[in-house]
Amino acid sequence: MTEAKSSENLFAVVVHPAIRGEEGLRDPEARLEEAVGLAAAIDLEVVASEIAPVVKPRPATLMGAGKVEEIKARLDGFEPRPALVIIDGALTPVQHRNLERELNAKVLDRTALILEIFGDRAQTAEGRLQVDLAHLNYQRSRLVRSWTHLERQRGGAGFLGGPGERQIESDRRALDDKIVRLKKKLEDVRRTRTLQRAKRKRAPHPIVALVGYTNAGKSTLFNRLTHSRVMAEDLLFATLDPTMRAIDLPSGVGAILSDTVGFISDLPTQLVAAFRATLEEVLEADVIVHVRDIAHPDSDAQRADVVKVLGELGIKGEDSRPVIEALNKIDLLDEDERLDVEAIARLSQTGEPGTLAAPVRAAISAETGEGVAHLLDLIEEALTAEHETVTIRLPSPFGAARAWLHDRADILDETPSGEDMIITARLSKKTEGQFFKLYPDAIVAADDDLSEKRA
Ligand SMILES: Nc1nc2c(ncn2[C@@H]2O[C@H](COP(=O)(O)OP(=O)(O)OP(=O)(O)O)[C@@H](O)[C@H]2O)c(=O)[nH]1
Ligand SMILES: [Mg+2]
Repeated sequence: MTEAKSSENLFAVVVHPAIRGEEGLRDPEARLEEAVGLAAAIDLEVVASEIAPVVKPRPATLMGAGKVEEIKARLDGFEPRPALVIIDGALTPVQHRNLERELNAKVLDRTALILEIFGDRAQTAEGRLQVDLAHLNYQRSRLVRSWTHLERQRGGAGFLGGPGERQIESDRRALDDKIVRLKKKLEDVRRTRTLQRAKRKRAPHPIVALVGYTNAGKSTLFNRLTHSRVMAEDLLFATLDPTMRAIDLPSGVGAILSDTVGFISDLPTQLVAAFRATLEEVLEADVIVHVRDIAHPDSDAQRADVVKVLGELGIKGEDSRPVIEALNKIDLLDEDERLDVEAIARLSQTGEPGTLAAPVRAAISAETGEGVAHLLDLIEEALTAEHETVTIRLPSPFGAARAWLHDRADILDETPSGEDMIITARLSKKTEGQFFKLYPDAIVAADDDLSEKRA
């Protein structure tokens, strides 16, 4: 087989190393299935998949020699011989290199696989730059040639066999140069986006962010709520670039809904860093809706992963932002499970705003629409709790304070009162707090201040 041909061979074998003591909450079968899904997300043809129990990780090859032999024999049994082995775990550079040599196949570990998917999906300039940067950093940390979209762009020379030392040195220098250039470009793009964000923030509409594990149903819910058709598929990481649309809440108040990239367990650190900026949009949200696939066997572990990433982004348990969990896909549950989930949801609806640790929950099916109207009510409730209408008396000169409020709040009324200005505004409690700290001369106007004026 020629080298050019080998890069077209998209047959793959997927191995999930189940390391004793590291299984955590997860079901290895579900993990294997997820890994096969990840492989399918970049159009690999998975011909076989298996769980490899690992009692004690070996520094050289992670799995035991017997297991490696077995996988090799398995590869030999296929015609054509699969060119790729996916190891659904983290490999050290040494393990990576040794496995490629011993299996005589290209090996992708979980990080590399997710990087590949992101490379395929990224649409926006920023998304592409983030992925390229993550990829380069990963490559640099390995110093083995990896089968990357960058390499494919270069013409897809054969990926088997390691490069020579001198090649590595010059590759490393080339990588460093590229990394510097990319970082600079990314900064430029980010500056533009920060400006756009600042503009959007001035819009009085509150922002509702959908977050959740990949494939939980965020885009399906987004489409239902916004009557649009963003890509929603049974595909991991179908959405990569954030999308925003306007929605109307039950009372007619407008809001902006944003669909974001899905989370996954063991999200490569390079990618968490790369997508931080994108996910930071979530931090700007007034309400966070965490969409969960409640019919998934690993639903609880997935929740823990999402909560962890949100925590890393700075949304901690005590963060005041309301969190609502949409327990999605209830149509897939049997009668008993469904009653359980509905009871859990009812118990959480205490009238108090939810938090990351103790969210308000709603049982829904984004597919059939069941429960979605109620979810909207809860979103509206959370927004109302978060925002209030205040009437403020601004003593003269009020120019700066007034401009500040116009930038950040929804101004409902302005009435001059002698030298002063009385403003009625709708704003979040946080903004309100900031305002009174900045402008201590402003006072909350007595109710009759306004009526007197108007009379
Ligand atoms: N049965 C059922 N399937 C659903 C429901 N909601 C979503 N799905 C399916 O779940 C799959 C994933 O849905 P998406 O909306 O693409 O999920 P996502 O969270 O946006 O996924 P990523 O963009 O990959 O992070 C699709 O096949 C949907 O049709 C639901 O309520 N019930
Ligand atoms: Mg999506």
